Amino acid sequence: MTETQDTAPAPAEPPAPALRTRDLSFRWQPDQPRLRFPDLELPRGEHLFLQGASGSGKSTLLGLICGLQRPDTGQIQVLDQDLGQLRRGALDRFRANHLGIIFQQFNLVPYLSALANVTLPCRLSPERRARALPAPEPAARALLKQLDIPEDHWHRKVTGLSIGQQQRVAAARALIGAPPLILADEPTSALDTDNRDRFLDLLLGLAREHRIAVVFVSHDPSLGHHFHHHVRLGRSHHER
Ligand SMILES: Nc1ncnc2c1ncn2[C@@H]1O[C@H](COP(=O)(O)OP(=O)(O)OP(=O)(O)O)[C@@H](O)[C@H]1O
Repeated sequence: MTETQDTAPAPAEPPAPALRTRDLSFRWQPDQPRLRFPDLELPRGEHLFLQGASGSGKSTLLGLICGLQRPDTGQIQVLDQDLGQLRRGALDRFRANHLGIIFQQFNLVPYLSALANVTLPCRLSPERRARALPAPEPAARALLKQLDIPEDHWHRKVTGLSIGQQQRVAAARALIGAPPLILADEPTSALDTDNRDRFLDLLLGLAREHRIAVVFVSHDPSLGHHFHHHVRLGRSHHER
């Protein structure tokens, strides 16, 4: 006689958050204060505002999250992946597949057109290419249009665009292929208040549409109302 077993499936594990950090610290030079960072936990699809004075370590924290630097202590998990488990090449591939990055200088390729800059992540990442529907070029065109880049600018060298337009091209490049997490480092610092708010509405609206989590760094507290979560880095996080 066979015993009946309870065949009810185990409750599904909740999906890992977009980002989780624990006990992070980092020191650039032995004679510099150690930067200690508060723990972060950002659910998928939600938006975090990371604020702090100049020098408080905002850019350093983004550099750790995207794996450009390794932390001295602590853990960084992006989706299911502990970044500390990845060697350099695997880390580069993970970043290309899963992270959209908008840095202060936009890091656009100066000799490429706006359109070619936006499709670039799809050339570097098969996963981003597969998710850029129906194909990278039409997906890039749709994003440039949604981000208000006039169509006659799409084939111009990106350096021929205004700073605000270059910033929106950088946002389109971060959004293409819907990476689960976008990291944005003060991308609005060159803009006036109206244009900052407008840029954030566009960026976060598209991120919401594609269920992309965003970590956005700024020292301007007036932008905070756009976000679900707020974290402030302070001097108290610095230690010798
Ligand atoms: N490449 C580097 N080499 C050495 N020290 C660095 C480097 N980058 C940053 N630091 C130092 O680390 C500390 C934090 O700098 P970080 O740029 O992360 O701050 P931030 O909050 O982003 O500042 P800001 O708002 O001015 O961009 C500062 O004391 C800075 O001098």
